[in-house]
Amino acid sequence: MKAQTLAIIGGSGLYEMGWLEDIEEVSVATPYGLPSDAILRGRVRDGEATVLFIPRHGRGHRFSPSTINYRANICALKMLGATHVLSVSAVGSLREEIAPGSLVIVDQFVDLTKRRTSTFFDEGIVAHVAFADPTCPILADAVQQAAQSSSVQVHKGGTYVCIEGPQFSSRAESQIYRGWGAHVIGMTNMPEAKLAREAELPYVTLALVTDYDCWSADKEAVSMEAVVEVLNRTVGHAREIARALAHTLPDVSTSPAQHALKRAIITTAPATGPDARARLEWLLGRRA
Ligand SMILES: CSC[C@H]1O[C@H](OP(=O)(O)O)[C@H](O)[C@@H]1O
Ligand SMILES: Nc1ncnc2[nH]cnc12
Repeated sequence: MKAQTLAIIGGSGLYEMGWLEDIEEVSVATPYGLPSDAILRGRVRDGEATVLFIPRHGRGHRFSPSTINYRANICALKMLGATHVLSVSAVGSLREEIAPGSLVIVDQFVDLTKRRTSTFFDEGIVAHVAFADPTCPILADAVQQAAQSSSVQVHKGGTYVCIEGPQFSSRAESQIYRGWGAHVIGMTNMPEAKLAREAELPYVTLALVTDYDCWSADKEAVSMEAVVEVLNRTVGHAREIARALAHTLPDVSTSPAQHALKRAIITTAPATGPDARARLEWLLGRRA
């Protein structure tokens, strides 16, 4: 098996891991501009894997969901050798049984974002990757295993609706998403998961449920105050699960992400623009 590198994308409330050792800070320039912050590269004690960490909003939470440079983040992680991606995200719950304080290992997405670049293949070269199963089931199983000793409830599987934000939803919107059968709501996993797929990176989301959004007349509507209060209580669980995962990274050679580009590129080699070829060198190498 090739060397394993776990990339952790930290969401709201998760701006450092606490357990990373032998840390170096790596600044990466990408063809898409700068990632949200310098990437921390280190190790987990007594583990073999390299661990990369990037806070998607930047340290100090400087980038809104709409202004995060998702392409630069995914590109930088791939350039640094990521083989597995764990996305950690705060979400609202759209289901009674998914209570604030619990965790969800997300396996589906509904993309309602409106103003984000969601592909590496927008100019000079066209690709259509399969996205029926947007997360890596092998990595999801490993996250579930890693969460087994956690004292919080973990729901395996769930659909994440990604809104543009930064405002939270109206009650009418929240009820519509519930009616669609979605489980949780957030603002950041799209296009992150799509880009990870295009970069052939196995990706899974560990969602920290912070609130019940605003679909219920019996419950307090989501507020930043409530989100922060719950995050302060639960982010430690995400840190511990990520640490356990770093010790037990699975073989993801059969992940749906692994050969996502194999038959996805439709542009012929002679028609591929030289600029696109150069821009995608980090991903396609000699393939383009
Ligand atoms: C702080 S509440 C709203 C904010 O939190 C979530 O971000 P992340 O997925 O990075 O944890 C949500 O999507 C919003 O961006
Ligand atoms: N209710 C909610 N809607 C959107 N993003 C969230 N992040 C945390 N709670 C959320």
